[in-house]
Amino acid sequence: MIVTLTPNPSVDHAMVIGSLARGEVLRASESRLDAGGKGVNVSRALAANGAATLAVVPLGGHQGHLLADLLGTTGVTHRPVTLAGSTRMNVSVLEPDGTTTKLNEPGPTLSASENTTMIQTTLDAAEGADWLAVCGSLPPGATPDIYAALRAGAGARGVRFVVDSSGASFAVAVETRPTLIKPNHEELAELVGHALPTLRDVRDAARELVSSGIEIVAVSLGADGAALFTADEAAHAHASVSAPVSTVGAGDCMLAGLLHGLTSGLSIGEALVSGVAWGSAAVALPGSSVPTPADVRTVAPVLSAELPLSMELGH
Ligand SMILES: Nc1ncnc2c1ncn2[C@@H]1O[C@H](COP(=O)(O)OP(=O)(O)OP(=O)(O)O)[C@@H](O)[C@H]1O
Ligand SMILES: O=P(O)(O)OC[C@@]1(O)O[C@H](CO)[C@@H](O)[C@@H]1O
Repeated sequence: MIVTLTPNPSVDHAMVIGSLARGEVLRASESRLDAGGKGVNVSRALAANGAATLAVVPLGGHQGHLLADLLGTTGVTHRPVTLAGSTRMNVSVLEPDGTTTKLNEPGPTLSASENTTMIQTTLDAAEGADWLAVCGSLPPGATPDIYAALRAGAGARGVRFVVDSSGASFAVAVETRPTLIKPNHEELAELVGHALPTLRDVRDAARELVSSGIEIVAVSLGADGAALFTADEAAHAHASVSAPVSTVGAGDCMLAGLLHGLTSGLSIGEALVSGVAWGSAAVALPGSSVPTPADVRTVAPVLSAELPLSMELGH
């Protein structure tokens, strides 16, 4: 069982336009609403592939009701935390060449008691789970010390702890020494404070974090695939997608595929391949759609025989 907490979930509104132009009225050719937020997406991907998952989701206002309705169509079992404030709506603008521009609202301001309820609801839900994954940004009012409380609670329950976030709160979360973190290329560079132009630089940065006490550092690398590092192992995998449609949620699907692989007894390399398969399959889908097993079968991820350390990243 993989339990997710999305401290700041969203209704994701995706629109397809011809090309983004500032100051213009742009008419969308397609539009869709999805249940969103990084942890929600992880649970959606797991549920779509038949894996046991439970999503803890703070919800408030009319958009919170809308998010609950959208969640109801995904097959994800979710446990709500009722908020006074309103759940946010995030907008994705998709262009035909696959370029995705996101406009993310800050989200509701949580009170101290709502923070406490969110933490306790999450730890209750995590009883007996294999993993607790806390994914995405923190809403106003949610202080980064929730990570220490969740890390301690997960540890006391024998539950492995995953964090996928960004910015200052991610740096605080990393200090709690999660079992696994999943930064993307830019987020890893931000964590270590310098650019990481090649896979060798990514490896060295990841090893720094592993040696500080994080068991698994998985780094998603966009079109360059993903890499995974532990104290004893390192792996890289990649899959080509001929026509990328939307990258929204690709990292969440990659994390979901990785965790599913790890809970299914796969090796580190096989679990990484599973993550890349789910992440790359997601990129071929609209909005923040998550891949089904049939979608996953359309991609052919390759595990690199050895780390392509000289690979230049982010082109
Ligand atoms: N253009 C692409 N072609 C093939 N695979 C891709 C592409 N972009 C992303 N992927 C796949 O999706 C995974 C996650 O992508 P990325 O590194 O962009 O994550 P992310 O920035 O966390 O995404 P998000 O935050 O939007 O969920 C990659 O590891 C890769 O497997
Ligand atoms: O504001 P955050 O929490 O960093 O990111 C939120 C978000 O952009 O992440 C998901 C894609 O990964 C979307 O479903 C959602 O809109």
